[in-house]
Amino acid sequence: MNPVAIVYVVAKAVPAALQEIHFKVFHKSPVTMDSGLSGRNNAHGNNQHSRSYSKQEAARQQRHALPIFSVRKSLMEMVRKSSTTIVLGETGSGKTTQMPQFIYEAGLNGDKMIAITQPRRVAAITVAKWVALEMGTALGDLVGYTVRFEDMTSENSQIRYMTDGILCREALSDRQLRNYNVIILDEVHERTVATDVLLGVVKKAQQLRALKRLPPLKLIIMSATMDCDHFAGYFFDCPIIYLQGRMYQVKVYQMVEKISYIEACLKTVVEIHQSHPAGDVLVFLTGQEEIDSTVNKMRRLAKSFSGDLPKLAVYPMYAALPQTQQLDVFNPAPANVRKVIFATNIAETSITINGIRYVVDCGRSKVRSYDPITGMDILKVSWISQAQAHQRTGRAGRLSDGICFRTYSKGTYERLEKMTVPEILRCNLSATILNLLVMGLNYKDFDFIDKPPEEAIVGALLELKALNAISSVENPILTSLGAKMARFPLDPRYSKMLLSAPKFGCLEEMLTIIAMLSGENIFTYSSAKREQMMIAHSKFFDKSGDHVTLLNVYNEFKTKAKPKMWCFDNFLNERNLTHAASIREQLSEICKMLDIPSSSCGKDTVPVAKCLLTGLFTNIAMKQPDHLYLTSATALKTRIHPSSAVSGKFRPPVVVYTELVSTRLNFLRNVTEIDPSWIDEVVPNVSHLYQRNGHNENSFRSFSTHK
Ligand SMILES: Nc1ncnc2c1ncn2[C@@H]1O[C@H](COP(=O)(O)OP(=O)(O)OP(=O)(O)O)[C@@H](O)[C@H]1O
Repeated sequence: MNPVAIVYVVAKAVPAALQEIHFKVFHKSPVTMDSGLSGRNNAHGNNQHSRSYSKQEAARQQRHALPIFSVRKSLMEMVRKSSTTIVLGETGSGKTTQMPQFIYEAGLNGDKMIAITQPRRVAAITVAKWVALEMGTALGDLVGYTVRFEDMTSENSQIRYMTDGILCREALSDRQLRNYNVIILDEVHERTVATDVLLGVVKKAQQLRALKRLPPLKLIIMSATMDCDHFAGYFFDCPIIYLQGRMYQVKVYQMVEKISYIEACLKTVVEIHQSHPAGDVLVFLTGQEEIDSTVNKMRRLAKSFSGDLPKLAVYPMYAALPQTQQLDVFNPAPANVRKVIFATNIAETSITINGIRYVVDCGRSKVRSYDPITGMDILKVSWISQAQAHQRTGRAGRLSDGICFRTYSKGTYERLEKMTVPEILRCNLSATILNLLVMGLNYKDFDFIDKPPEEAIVGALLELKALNAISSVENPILTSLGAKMARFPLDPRYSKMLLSAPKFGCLEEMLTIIAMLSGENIFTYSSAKREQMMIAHSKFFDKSGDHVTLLNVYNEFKTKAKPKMWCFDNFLNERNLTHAASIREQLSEICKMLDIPSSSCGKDTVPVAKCLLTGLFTNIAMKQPDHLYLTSATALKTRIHPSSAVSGKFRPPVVVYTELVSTRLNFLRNVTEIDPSWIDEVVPNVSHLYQRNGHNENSFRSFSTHK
């Protein structure tokens, strides 16, 4: 590969290290800057082992050098004065790590924990670890994190990093969020559905607490790239604090020539490695398959480099990787090794990866959007927003000066949307509406910062009615079944299956299947050892389909004394299986609390298939003479995913599927064979309630099977 074949122009140089920070306050008169906050001291600081002391000391010194540190007093004065504050600050200025510490040190949280939400698990975990180090406390003591199915906090905890989804769930049992006096919503520009719901929930909690004369709830809304006026307007014209200043300079280069973005990324990494000083590289690509194949190409290329160059250590990073592997990339590279990480947008916000000096941004990401008319999840590679491009740039320049190479032109950058389209405008809303109903809030009255489209709301209401979670679509009232469904941190269709399991005598099996579907993929893929991998996976295949296949893997996994080795030999992901076991335990606890009796159907797979139908009755597809599958509710032509236990020659006539995903083709993922006569038996009154796209109301019964 020719390293000089790629041409970039300098787009802009972000101002060099600012010793001084500009601190602008809108809507209020400017605040004088000051430093030297007196307040609480960390009583936990002295009990560390001496080995970690120097690391901790370095972290503390780094903290003092952050732009935000010198204005902490003025910042806290502003926060003290207003019930809601918006903080807009450059990436790396110290918002995520410092704001909760300042609040704690100033005592603004009283005797309650400070909640700080993140859109992604990996950010919540890694930032909590770093802040624990800065504060000289063990993780889970003064500082901890809570993500779905994992709580690393204790009764000592004062600062809790958490995913936005976790705080949403807390609001289900306490609308006033009385566990907290201060809540920080971080990275709000990502506009995940949970963040958007949280915005309405925390605003309501503030109002409820004022009405009941409870201690006020302080809110801080933060990002480096948000539409401040929109957010400020939503919070009654609250003040906006603009923190200008960053520790290090990041130069941005835009590519001039037009080549495919994957090729451009590879060439850029080669160029960096051959002609730029030491420093690790973070490359943003779009998805798992693309990353895996690019990692392989990069590893092959690395073998051809001259022996004088440092070695390259190449890592993938995406959500489906086991958490330990995701966290691996945070470790510093050994001396004379350059780390190159190929990541999805999982690495886009909040995180600091040790050693990253160069960012390569392909300008695209894979976006999942839900079509309420067809009920299909569409996964499409799309251009990112300018806000995302800015966040990606911000992953460099955190521990030293950096460079960001954008593999697209300046003109393309200028044509990108300014902000990311909120997820709530493009996702399935049934879990959201169910949760709002549990909080006693009707979607009609809910104060969405941006209201979702009507057809998405109607689609969700139809689904909830069909699941018997609400009384009617026109005037939705939560049924007792619906209230039970919301007790599980699951898609309502999955909770419905668990709640239906006693009827079919298969609760133990369904607990396993739902746990396996709720975690990350338990199968690992190896393009290099494809045949070996397929033989290993096929040992678990069940002729009924993928759900019982998952059950087989889990059951065998649980019998192994040395699961790590066994997983490795069988191309299975040990971390994800262990995680599934922990999810299963937690779901089982909820079942016990709801007095759902245990039951097992043993080797009989029919009860499992029938139970799947109670939640997935809209997801039925029938084989056509051309071997494609026609979906019942939407008449879409699809195919069973090639990784399925029943793909190829085992294709059954009629299947129930868990997911319909459109990439280049429409694929059914996780399918199980059913007998169409079971539909009337299991869900007799459902088809007339569920007509998407005006499709034939008797579509379930209109099957004729093709063997
Ligand atoms: N895990 C870590 N390892 C080393 N340094 C870290 C780590 N986490 C944070 N830092 C340091 O703290 C600085 C501030 O990080 P912080 O996440 O608070 O910034 P931020 O303003 O919230 O940025 P962003 O908007 O990108 O989330 C980083 O630039 C880095 O110097």
